[in-house]
Amino acid sequence: MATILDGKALAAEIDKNTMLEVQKLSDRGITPGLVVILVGHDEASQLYVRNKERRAKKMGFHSVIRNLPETITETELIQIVQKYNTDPTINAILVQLPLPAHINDFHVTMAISPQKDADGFHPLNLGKLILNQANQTPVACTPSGIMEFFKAYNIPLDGKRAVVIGRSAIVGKPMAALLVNANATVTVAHSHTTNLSELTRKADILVVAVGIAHFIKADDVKPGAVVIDVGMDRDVQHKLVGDVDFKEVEKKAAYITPVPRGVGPMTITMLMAQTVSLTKWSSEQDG
Ligand SMILES: Nc1nc(=O)c2c([nH]1)NC[C@@H]1CN(c3ccc(C(=O)N[C@@H](CCC(=O)O)C(=O)O)cc3)C=[N+]21
Ligand SMILES: [Mg+2]
Repeated sequence: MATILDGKALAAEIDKNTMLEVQKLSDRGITPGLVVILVGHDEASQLYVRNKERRAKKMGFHSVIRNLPETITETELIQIVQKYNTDPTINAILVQLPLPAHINDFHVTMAISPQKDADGFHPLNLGKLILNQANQTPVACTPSGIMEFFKAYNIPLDGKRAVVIGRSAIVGKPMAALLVNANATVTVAHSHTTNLSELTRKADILVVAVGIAHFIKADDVKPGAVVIDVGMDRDVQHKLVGDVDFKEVEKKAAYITPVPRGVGPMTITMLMAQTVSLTKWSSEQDG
């Protein structure tokens, strides 16, 4: 039976440290400011945004939610982002992705000031990560939350074979960079990969971000592997499940993240921690 990587518990532990940092800033008269920009009315997105808002308020942040109509143009959205770039009460900007089809996600991501990039998706920040120069640089929250699991549970990465399934700018690419920077041997698999199970069966560390419920079965996993499930899928009963068949794979893996209460809570925790870091870094710049 695998050890379950408890995202909820680890998130609570890291949140405590973040709150201490918020207190230190508060003693200097500084309040971290986070704006979350949401375009349209996607139900799942609104739920995440509400969760983020609740956590931000609990942390003592200045928290702004900007709900924008589905019909907003790319130019208008970029103008709003630029307004927050120069707003001194805002330290971190998150634009909920994906955006509607008529808006180019990349154009909007590039409009966010790299110094206020809550997600670490700006090409300057992602580039620094790939070059292993990501000190005082925001990093994508889901992959950095996954790295916190490895740290907290003393899971070694050096010299290990890691397979990341998914090549998005949000999860797969930054995850691969973090693992390679930690001296793992990394393979990035995706929808065009042939003989996928042959690869996954050799993985000491398996990170799955495909968006298909129960895509990974026990047969696809090496005995004793570390299995990280980034999936947020709905099963036939509309219940939240992951990309990994948890019940089966739990019996074979050494470590596994559940869904819910695994990677999800860690993503929000890292967003909160990153907002505080961005606030600290900018206060150091200002002197
Ligand atoms: N710019 C941007 N940054 C993001 O970080 C981002 C985004 N866009 N778009 C959508 C995805 C999705 N995402 C989640 C974060 C937390 C949970 C989460 O807290 N999940 C809980 C509970 C979920 C539930 O019960 O519904 C759990 O897994 O236990 C889920 C999903 C962030 N995303
Ligand atoms: Mg789009």
